[in-house]
Amino acid sequence: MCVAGLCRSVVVSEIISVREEEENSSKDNGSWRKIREMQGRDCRQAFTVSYVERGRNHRWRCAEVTFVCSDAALCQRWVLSIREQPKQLLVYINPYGGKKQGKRIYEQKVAPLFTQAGITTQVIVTEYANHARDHLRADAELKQFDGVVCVGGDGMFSEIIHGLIWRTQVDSGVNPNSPEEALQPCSLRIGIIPAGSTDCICFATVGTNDPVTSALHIIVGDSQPMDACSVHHNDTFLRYSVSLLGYGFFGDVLSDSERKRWMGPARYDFSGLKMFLTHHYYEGTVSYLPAKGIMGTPRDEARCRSGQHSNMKYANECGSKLGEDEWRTVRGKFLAINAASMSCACPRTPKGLSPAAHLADGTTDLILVRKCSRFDFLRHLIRHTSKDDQFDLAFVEVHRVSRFRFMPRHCQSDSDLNLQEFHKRQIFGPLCRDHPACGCSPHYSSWNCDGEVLNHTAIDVRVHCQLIKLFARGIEEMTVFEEVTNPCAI
Ligand SMILES: Nc1ncnc2c1ncn2[C@@H]1O[C@H](COP(=O)(O)OP(=O)(O)OP(=O)(O)O)[C@@H](O)[C@H]1O
Repeated sequence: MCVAGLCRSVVVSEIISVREEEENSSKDNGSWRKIREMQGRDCRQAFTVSYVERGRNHRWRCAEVTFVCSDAALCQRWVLSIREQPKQLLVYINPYGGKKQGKRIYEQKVAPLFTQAGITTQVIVTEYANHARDHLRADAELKQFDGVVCVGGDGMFSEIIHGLIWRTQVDSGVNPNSPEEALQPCSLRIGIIPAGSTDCICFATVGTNDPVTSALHIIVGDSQPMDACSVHHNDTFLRYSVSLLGYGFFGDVLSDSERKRWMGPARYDFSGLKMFLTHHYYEGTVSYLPAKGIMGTPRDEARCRSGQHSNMKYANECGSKLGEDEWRTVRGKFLAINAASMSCACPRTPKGLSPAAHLADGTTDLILVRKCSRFDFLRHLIRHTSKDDQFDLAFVEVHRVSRFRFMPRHCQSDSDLNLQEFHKRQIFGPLCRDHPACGCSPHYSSWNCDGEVLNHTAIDVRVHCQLIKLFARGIEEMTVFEEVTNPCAI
């Protein structure tokens, strides 16, 4: 197609909206008239396309181009086919996330783009914690919508996936409390407009925390599948996790920082330093099922990138029967037990906890940090911010797994303790229950599950391959930008 004699091109899948140009259109800035004058013909048709233009650091913005077409019927066909993207979205806004800017960000930066793209919305501003989760679980008329939008941070996103995954299971007759059930994938895509103090999921799937870029990914209808882990204690469902499950160091940092919310974001640094100095280790047994048939390992150089490994499904994934004899067991004293289902990269740790973890390959990277000196643990932590391999240390092991279980040492014979009860009892005297005579204090950590504290320590974690989908496309390589900004035919 030609614009004023020049050949221009736009990638169809990156078109935001289209409008027909009329001779007397108020929106016409004169360019169309100029085109017509240049062509010297009246029988031509034109339409203006808004499309995605790439900026620095994975940011997207809107740009416009007007196409001229000598054949009126062809022009109409283009306009109609581009408009074949009707979308109805259900939007949840957390007005208290981050700097309490969620509503403003949505109204000023996102809603005008949705209107321009012809998207209709039902907007719910949440009134209390778990409002969005409960609405999705029970009340939302999901059939009306093409997707759900989350305006908030990682906590709000977690609410959305809990509502959507649960509802999908109940609607399809799957028992979410059974750890043995293969879960039904959610058909609705989720868009994240970052408006929290932690927006790691958005960063890991889009490459930037920018509301306009996220809105454009929603409008062009991108789709990025993503794994989710179910976390059970015996036959009781606890939570779903899509990023980090951490026992020991990261569990302790979270539970300590929760008690210091008044400190604001500085609480993470404070609690991190405190827990590093405290240097608690925890005894227990980790058992895991190594992932089979996958490409790549947690130690390779491959990164999860748009259209490459991010969508790898491994050969014998979730649906197939899991062989009990293939479980491996590791007993010991650990400073940290982490499971990263994605790289967990964020602006603070651009490499992430497991740099080569993939978003949608049906696996999680299980990282075991054994008891070591403070100096060695510091070396391991510092390597997360340098080029050195954080797993290349004698006290660290990493396994790509499809399922794992953890049992803390002091409750291997019973049905595990409830941490809330444990912490209450601790106030009156921290006695080791299994060895009352030894007088030692059985240290229990708690699990950090995507930023929420779990109340149970003995857990069974199962990865569900591509259980959810996001309006995203993973992080694009820089070479992809260059290719895409070069013209290619519409
Ligand atoms: N209307 C509301 N009132 C109070 N809490 C809410 C409301 N809506 C959502 N929440 C809760 O607020 C929590 C934090 O929200 P969100 O993730 O959007 O922001 P954040 O600032 O990144 O969070 P965090 O404080 O965890 O860093 C979520 O766990 C969510 O359940």
